[in-house]
Amino acid sequence: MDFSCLSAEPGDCRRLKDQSVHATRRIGKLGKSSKFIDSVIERRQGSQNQMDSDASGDGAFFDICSVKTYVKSLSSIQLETPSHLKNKEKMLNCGAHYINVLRPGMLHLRRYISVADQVKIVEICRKLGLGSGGFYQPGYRNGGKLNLKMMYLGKSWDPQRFGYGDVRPTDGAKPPSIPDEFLKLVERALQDSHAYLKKLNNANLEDMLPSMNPDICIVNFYSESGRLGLHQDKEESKESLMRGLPVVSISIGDSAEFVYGDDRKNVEKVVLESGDVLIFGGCSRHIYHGVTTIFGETTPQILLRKSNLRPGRLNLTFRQY
Ligand SMILES: O=C(O)CCC(=O)C(=O)O
Ligand SMILES: [Fe+2]
Repeated sequence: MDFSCLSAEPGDCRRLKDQSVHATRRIGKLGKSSKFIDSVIERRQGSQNQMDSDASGDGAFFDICSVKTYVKSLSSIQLETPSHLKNKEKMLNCGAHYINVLRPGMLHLRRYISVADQVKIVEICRKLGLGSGGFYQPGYRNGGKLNLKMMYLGKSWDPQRFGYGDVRPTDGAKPPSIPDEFLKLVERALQDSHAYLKKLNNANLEDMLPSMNPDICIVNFYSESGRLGLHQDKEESKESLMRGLPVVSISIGDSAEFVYGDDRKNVEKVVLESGDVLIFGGCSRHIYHGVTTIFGETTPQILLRKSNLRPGRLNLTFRQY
C-alpha cells in the first residue's frame, strides 16, 4: 500500500487506522519491525510549555480553543443538571420538533445540549486534550497530515493489535477516563430517546435502541477543511456489535454534513449542528457513515464568546466495548 496516495483524504482517521492495520499485516509477512508503523502514525512530541503556541495545530499539543485563556481545573467544571431538566421538558413537550427518527434505531436529538453545557464540554475536552493522552494528529509516512485531531477516552485504539487497549501505542500514554458528566449526559440522551420512542408506541424499546454503558469515547476535532471518510464503527466487541449497542455522538461548534446509509453508494445526509446528539444503534448500528463537509463560521456566536472554541467542530462518540 502506498501511503502517499492517502493524503488526498484529509480527516479520514478511520481509513488511517485501516491502512495501519494493513501495514501491520504486511510487516508481519515481511518480517519488518514495528518502527514502520511508528512512522505512519505521528508521535506526540514536545513539552507542556508548548501548549498555547500551537495556533496552527502543527506542533505537539493541540488546544481546541483559539486564545490563551486560563485552563480551569477539571473538578471546577460541572455540567448543570437544571438546564438539562429544562431542556428535557422542552424537548418532550415539543416532540418530533426536537427528536427526529432518521431510520429505525437512528435518532437525531436536535439542539439537545444547552449552550452552558456545550461550553463545559469544550472546557473539559480542552483540559484533557492538553494533558497526557490528549489530542494528537495522525499523519502519514510521506509527511502529510490529516485535518483531524483525535483523543481517546477510556480505551485507546491499537492498530497493531487491531483492538482497544489501556495505553496509546504511539507514546504509551494512558487514555484519560471518561468524565462522569459525559456519562450522565449519554445516559440522559438514551433515556429521553426511549421516552420519545415510547410515545410513538414503539413496543420493544430495547430491541429498537438498546441501552448501553460507554467505556470508550473518541473525541475528534475537525478543522474547517476536515472530514471523515465513509466507514463503519466496528472495532467494538462482537457482543456489543451483535446486540446493536448504540453509538452516541455529540456535536459542538461548526455544523457538519453527516452522511449515512446501508452501503457506500446509497447515502442520505443530515446536518449536525452545535448541541445536536445523534444516536445509531439496534439495526442501524452497522451503518456506513462519514463527515463530508464542515460548514465554516457556523459555530453559534454565544458559544464562541463563552468558550473561545477555535474554528471547526468538536465531536464526541461514545461506545461500549
Ligand atoms: O464526527 C462525526 O460526526 C462522526 C465521527 C465518527 O464517525 C467516528 O469517530 O467514528
Ligand atoms: Fe464512526
